[in-house]
Amino acid sequence: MIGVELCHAFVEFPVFDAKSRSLKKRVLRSAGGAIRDGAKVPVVTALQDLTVSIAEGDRVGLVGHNGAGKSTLLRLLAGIYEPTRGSAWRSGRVAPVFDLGLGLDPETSGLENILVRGMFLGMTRKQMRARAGEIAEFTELGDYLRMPLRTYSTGMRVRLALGVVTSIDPEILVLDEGIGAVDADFLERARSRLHELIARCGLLVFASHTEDFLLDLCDSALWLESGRIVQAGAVAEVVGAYRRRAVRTLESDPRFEHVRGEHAARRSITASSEPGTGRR
Ligand SMILES: Nc1ncnc2c1ncn2[C@@H]1O[C@H](COP(=O)(O)OP(=O)(O)OP(=O)(O)O)[C@@H](O)[C@H]1O
Repeated sequence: MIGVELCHAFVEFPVFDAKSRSLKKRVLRSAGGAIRDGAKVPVVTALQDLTVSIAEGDRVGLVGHNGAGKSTLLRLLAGIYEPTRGSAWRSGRVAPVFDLGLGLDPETSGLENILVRGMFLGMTRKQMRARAGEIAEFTELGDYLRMPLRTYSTGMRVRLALGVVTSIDPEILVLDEGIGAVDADFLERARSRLHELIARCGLLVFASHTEDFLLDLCDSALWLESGRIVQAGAVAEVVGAYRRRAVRTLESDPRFEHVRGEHAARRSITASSEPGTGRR
């Protein structure tokens, strides 16, 4: 059985180099997590008391502003972090995709990198050998695949990495938003591979700031704020509520005054350039 469960799980980071009072305050101001009061060493509580159960077939999106705890939760679910309090249970082979290019070696060829990156994501060398031809075709890198990776452009590396990532057979697929940062044209080509990957994985947890992606790839979602879940449910419902809250914050928070000014200026430019709506 494939699944992941958290029971009253916390993830806390002691910040050992933030000893001085002023530095403690700075940490307190900048972090999205909470700082434990009275501790000798400041402790950032990135996740607080989370109880979550994700079962086979689930496709879960994570939303929340910067520092809300999405990446920490992905790492906890993947087993990269253990809870500092509470417990975590998982069953299934995890493929954590936090950074598309992670583990690529600039000195070896594209073909060798295909094998190694795939093994890094839990595949065997034999499985990757069997898939190398199909991946090579998808990347359209031709003879370049025999050249060292350091001779590739950024876009060529992304093609290679995306080709490998979308070829694996994960039981638990943990995706960070990096995948959404890929060049739009190529991503459009990769979209069907991405759908196939998600269809054959046991369960998916995907953190993203891109609404479109979340709606496309996920069925349900969790909204995190300061390391806690504020809403869980169907993806459209949670993403919609999160967007409405973000718009309200933008409209009322004095810190976003400049953004409102820019929006107003843009609106008046659009209005005056539209036929019939400009000045008479
Ligand atoms: N290694 C660490 N040491 C100390 N604090 C950390 C560490 N990793 C994360 N944090 C803190 O934990 C909180 C949650 O961070 P996390 O990276 O999970 O947020 P996020 O929702 O993924 O943010 P973003 O959308 O910006 O990627 C933040 O306050 C962050 O400063």
